[in-house]
Amino acid sequence: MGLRIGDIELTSRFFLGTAGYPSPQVLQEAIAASGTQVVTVGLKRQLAAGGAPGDFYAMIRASGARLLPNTAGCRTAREAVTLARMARELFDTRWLKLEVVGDDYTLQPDPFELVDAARTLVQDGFEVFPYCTDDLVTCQRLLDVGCRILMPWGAPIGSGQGLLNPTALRTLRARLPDALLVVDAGIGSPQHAVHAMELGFDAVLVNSAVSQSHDPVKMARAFRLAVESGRLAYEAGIMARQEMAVPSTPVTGQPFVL
Ligand SMILES: CC(=O)[C@@H](O)[C@H](O)COP(=O)(O)O
Repeated sequence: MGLRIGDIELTSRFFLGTAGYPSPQVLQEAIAASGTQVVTVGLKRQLAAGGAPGDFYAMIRASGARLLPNTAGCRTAREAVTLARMARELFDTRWLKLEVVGDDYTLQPDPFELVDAARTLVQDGFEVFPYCTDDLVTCQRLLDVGCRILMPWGAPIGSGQGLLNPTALRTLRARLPDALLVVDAGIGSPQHAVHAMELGFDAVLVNSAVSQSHDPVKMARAFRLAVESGRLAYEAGIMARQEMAVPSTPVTGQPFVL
């Protein structure tokens, strides 16, 4: 049931975003209720908010979760690399969620800048978690430059639309069996998280659906259960769909099939 990233073993497969909560107290309680061991924080936003990353870091440390700084708001590889190096100094971690947005309307990642930045940061010793689309070739290029974990979108950030292209996500899982794959962005409700986990994704990252709910603490718990449930179902092996009815209680034959 565990998830290994490098030499880190995680028991939770639910990564949580920290933006947009009603208060630090609610965020803290949501982290606890989610059972998450990985929380992401936008460094640009932290700095813009008056820059007290030390306080924020202390709060995360107290929760026991690992910090995954992200480069949300970056538009070029150069900008993202600069911010990543700042994040490493400030938060004392090699982990980085790499975001380089290419389109302001959809917040779609720019695949060219993303691969460029990922190459530089991997060479620099970072464990890069790139936020990408579900495009197979882009994902392959990210693996080629040394990423071990990929974070394809389910839908545009903050849209809550769920998994818009399950076929593409299924293809990623089938074609990249050794990569760690995390569905990131666009998940709107726990059923979307179950869907992602049942497809065999290794984890999900959710922010808006938790922080924007009426009760983020309760919603964090709902997602925790959903992620666990989807993973269990995947590991158990989901039955093949049948075109026609198949009697579940045959009138002849043995009571057990094995
Ligand atoms: C917080 C963060 O990293 C977001 O950029 C992330 O992609 C989450 O997206 P949602 O808010 O749609 O869950």
